[in-house]
Amino acid sequence: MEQLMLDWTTCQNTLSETGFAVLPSLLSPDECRELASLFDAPDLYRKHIVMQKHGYGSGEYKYFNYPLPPLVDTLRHELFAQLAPVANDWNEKLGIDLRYPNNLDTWLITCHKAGQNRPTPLILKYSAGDWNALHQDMYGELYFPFQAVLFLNQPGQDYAGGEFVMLEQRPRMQSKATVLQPEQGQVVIFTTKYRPAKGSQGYYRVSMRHGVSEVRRGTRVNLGLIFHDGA
Ligand SMILES: O=C(O)CCC(=O)C(=O)O
Ligand SMILES: [Fe+2]
Repeated sequence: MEQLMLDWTTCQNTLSETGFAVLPSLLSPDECRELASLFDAPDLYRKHIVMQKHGYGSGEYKYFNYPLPPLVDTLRHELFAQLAPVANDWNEKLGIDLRYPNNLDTWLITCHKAGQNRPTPLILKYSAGDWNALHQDMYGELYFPFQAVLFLNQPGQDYAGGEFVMLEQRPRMQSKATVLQPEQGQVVIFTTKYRPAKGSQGYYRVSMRHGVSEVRRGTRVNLGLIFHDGA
């Protein structure tokens, strides 16, 4: 894994301005292939979801069990430590009292005490024709305002279509869509629920949802890192 990260100040500023940031590649192609191959590993998962059964779109995903694979656990801890200060800044701007510790383990103890004790990191697999409906990943009252998605395949080569889509719902205005097609190994950090946007009378809440456009060819496997555990 490449040294995390490069220029966190830029990343933190980008997050504050837009609600998302694309990090330069953090994982080598070998690490990506290894992570993607975990999709078929037995015993690593607590739950397997077939999306079409729930109206979530089409495709499959699996929630990891604890203990997480070491690379997944390391990434979750390191990203959390960098994101917690921005999360606290956002809560202050939005008038939310909750503050996050810098240490993921301390935050997870808070989640677990509130009954949110199921691990939420997941691996998703989409084949041609699959897609993921726009959604938010909330699993209880407690949540962390950012999450991350790691792109384990190379667009153009391994798959076509399957763009990562974000939709910002601006209060009393029409929505704004952003479409990303990151390279293998890249990580997108994005807003879980809502972000503060500056208005004439202070900050207001802009709600964000994310999803995946239809995969037209090939297979797309991604790793999702959610920093709150679920009920
Ligand atoms: O497959 C993707 O890029 C999106 C995955 C997702 O919804 C998530 O990680 O929360
Ligand atoms: Fe999601």
